[in-house]
Amino acid sequence: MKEQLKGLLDQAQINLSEAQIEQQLALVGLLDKWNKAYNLTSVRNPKDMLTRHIMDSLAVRQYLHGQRFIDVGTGPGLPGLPLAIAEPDNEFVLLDSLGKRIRFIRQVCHELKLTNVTAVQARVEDYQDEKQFDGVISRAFASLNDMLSWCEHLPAENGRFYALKGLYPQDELEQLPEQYKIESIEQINVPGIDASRHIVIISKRS
Ligand SMILES: C[S@@+](CC[C@H](N)C(=O)[O-])C[C@H]1O[C@@H](n2cnc3c(N)ncnc32)[C@H](O)[C@@H]1O
Repeated sequence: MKEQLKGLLDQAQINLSEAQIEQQLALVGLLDKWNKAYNLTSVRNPKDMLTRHIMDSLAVRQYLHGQRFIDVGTGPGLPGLPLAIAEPDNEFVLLDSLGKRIRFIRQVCHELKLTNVTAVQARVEDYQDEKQFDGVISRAFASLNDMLSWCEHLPAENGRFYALKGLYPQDELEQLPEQYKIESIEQINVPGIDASRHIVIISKRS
């Protein structure tokens, strides 16, 4: 699996240290182990987890600006955990309403000694943090409209929303509330994934 991951990272031109590669592989091992009891992901095969979870999450990395991020509806820590491993100097809050997913993330942080992750069990609409975020990230969480309305209190003044989507979300973009503007929409190529992937980056109009 290590050689496969290294090949995928090379194709995507993503640089990780040897220790970070080991941590990503350990994350896949823990996902596989806990999946049996906790039903964390419908992806059952560890090799598919490399592409559909690790590589898909890391594809966001090059677009992030800032130091402090929240991954809302993170599930078992996706994309937040692969990003936190790749960016140890940045801070990540990983939030989900389901306790078993948050317990899994805490176990991963303990086993991989990740000190830049805080796992929070809450509904995002109710969550208050004393510091605001440079970025609000989500994958497979909600429509753009719902994400913006549930998370509007979270970003700092110049903060951004990063929504990972499959197909180009034309309908959702047409319904974007006026106070928001699209910074960019990028098509992402994730090695090993054939399906269409996009990242939508949104900010609040000043
Ligand atoms: C389809 S899963 C996606 C998980 C992960 N982001 C991924 O890409 O694999 C959506 C997650 O959002 C969480 N969720 C849904 N509504 C939420 C809310 N209002 N606040 C916090 N988490 C929520 C669910 O518990 C679930 O874990």
